[in-house]
Amino acid sequence: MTKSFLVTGGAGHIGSHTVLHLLNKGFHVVVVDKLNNASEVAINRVVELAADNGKNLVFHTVDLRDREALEKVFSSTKFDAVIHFAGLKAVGESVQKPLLYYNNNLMVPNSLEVMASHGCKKLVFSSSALCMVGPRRFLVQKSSLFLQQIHMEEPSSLLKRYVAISTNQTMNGNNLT
Ligand SMILES: O=c1ccn([C@@H]2O[C@H](COP(=O)(O)OP(=O)(O)O[C@H]3O[C@H](CO)[C@H](O)[C@H](O)[C@H]3O)[C@@H](O)[C@H]2O)c(=O)[nH]1
Repeated sequence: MTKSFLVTGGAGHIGSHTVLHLLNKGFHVVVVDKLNNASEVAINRVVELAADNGKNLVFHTVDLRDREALEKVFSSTKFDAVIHFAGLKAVGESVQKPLLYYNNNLMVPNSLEVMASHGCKKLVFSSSALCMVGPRRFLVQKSSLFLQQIHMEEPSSLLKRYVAISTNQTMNGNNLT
C-alpha cells in the first residue's frame, strides 16, 4: 500500500522541497501549514512540478496549536510518519518577540499526543544544527564558539534545542520510536 506522510510547514522552503521529493517517489502527502511565512502558491507549484503525482497531495491550512483541526487531519488519513518543519525561525524576530516564539514553537507535544492517539509512531523532527552546538561540538569545530555566542542566547535556538530534547524524551517515554 502507498505510504502516507504528514508534512507540517510543507508550504515553506525546506517543506515544499521535501513534499515534492515525496510526491516524486509516489507517496501520498498531506501538508498542514498555517501560511504565516509561506503561500498556497508554493503548494500549487509543487503540484504542477509533480505532474501526475500532484494528485496525491492534500493541503490544509492548519495552526498546529489547534488540536481539533489536527484531530480532523489525523482522522482523515492513517499516516506512516510525520515530518515536522512548522516553526518560526527568524533570529532577530525571536529576540524582539520571544513570547510569540514560545507560543508557536512549543506546540510540538500537542502534535505528539494526537499522533500517539492515532497510532502514528514515526516523527522526523527537523531542527537547526546550530541549536546543538555546545556539548555536541562535533558539528562545527572552528566556528563553534562564535556560533554558540550568537545563537545559544537567542530564543529561537534555545527553543529548538528544548523542543528537540523534550520531543526525544516524549517519543521514548511513550514508546513512539
Ligand atoms: O507555527 C507555525 C510556524 C510556521 N509555519 C509554517 O512553517 C513553514 C516554515 O518554513 P520556512 O520557509 O519559514 O522555514 P524553513 O523551511 O527555511 O525552515 C524550516 O525547517 C528548518 C529545518 O532546519 C527548521 O526546522 C526551521 O525551524 C523550519 O522553519 C512555513 O511555511 C510557515 O508558514 C506553520 O505552519 N506554523
